[in-house]
Amino acid sequence: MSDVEYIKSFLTIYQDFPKKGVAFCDIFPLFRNPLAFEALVTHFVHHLVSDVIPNSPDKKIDVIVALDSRGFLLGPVIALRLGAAFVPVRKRGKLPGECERAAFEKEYGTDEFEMQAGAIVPGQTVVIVDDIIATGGSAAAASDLVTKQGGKLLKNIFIAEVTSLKGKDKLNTPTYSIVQVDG
Ligand SMILES: O=P(O)(O)OC[C@H]1O[C@H](OP(=O)(O)OP(=O)(O)O)[C@H](O)[C@@H]1O
Ligand SMILES: Nc1ncnc2[nH]cnc12
Repeated sequence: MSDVEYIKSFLTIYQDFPKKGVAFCDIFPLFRNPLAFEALVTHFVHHLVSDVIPNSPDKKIDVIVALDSRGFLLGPVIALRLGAAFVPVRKRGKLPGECERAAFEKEYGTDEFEMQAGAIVPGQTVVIVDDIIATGGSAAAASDLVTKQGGKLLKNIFIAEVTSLKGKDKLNTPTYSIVQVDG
């Protein structure tokens, strides 16, 4: 079994959760199994080291940005492996001090994201990580926040992509998902 098939075997689809019509992709079984979690993180790091860092201007990634809340299961672990900074994008009202803000629509609602002003130094290279890309609204808003701070966004990476929702089309930066699921 390839590592992609192995990772995919832990994802579970729940029909009509949290709303009718949504095929919800549950990532938590991956985190219950330490070998699966290790395979997941190693797969991401290998992708970044072989496909993203060689094409980065300074041959490095400065910042990993992850999205509230399931992205936080991945962002700090990947950042630590790469020796990069970790910066959170949080739902509105959770971060202290001056923040940049971006509103967005997602598969089952609307929301607002924030990032602390100055969290990214202009010119730093950035990768955004999250568990799922569905409509792409969350990742597009996070991309706006990175760009507002002067970050150079290299790639968006996800465990899984709900292909029928075409979220990648909302993003101006290359996107990688390990697994593709039908919505
Ligand atoms: O591509 P989109 O349509 O924007 O949807 C994807 C986003 O939705 C989920 O987060 P959610 O807002 O449900 O929050 P959670 O991570 O706290 O569960 C998921 O973790 C992504 O961040
Ligand atoms: N289909 C889906 N599965 C899991 N998380 C999601 N977030 C938005 N859409 C989702």
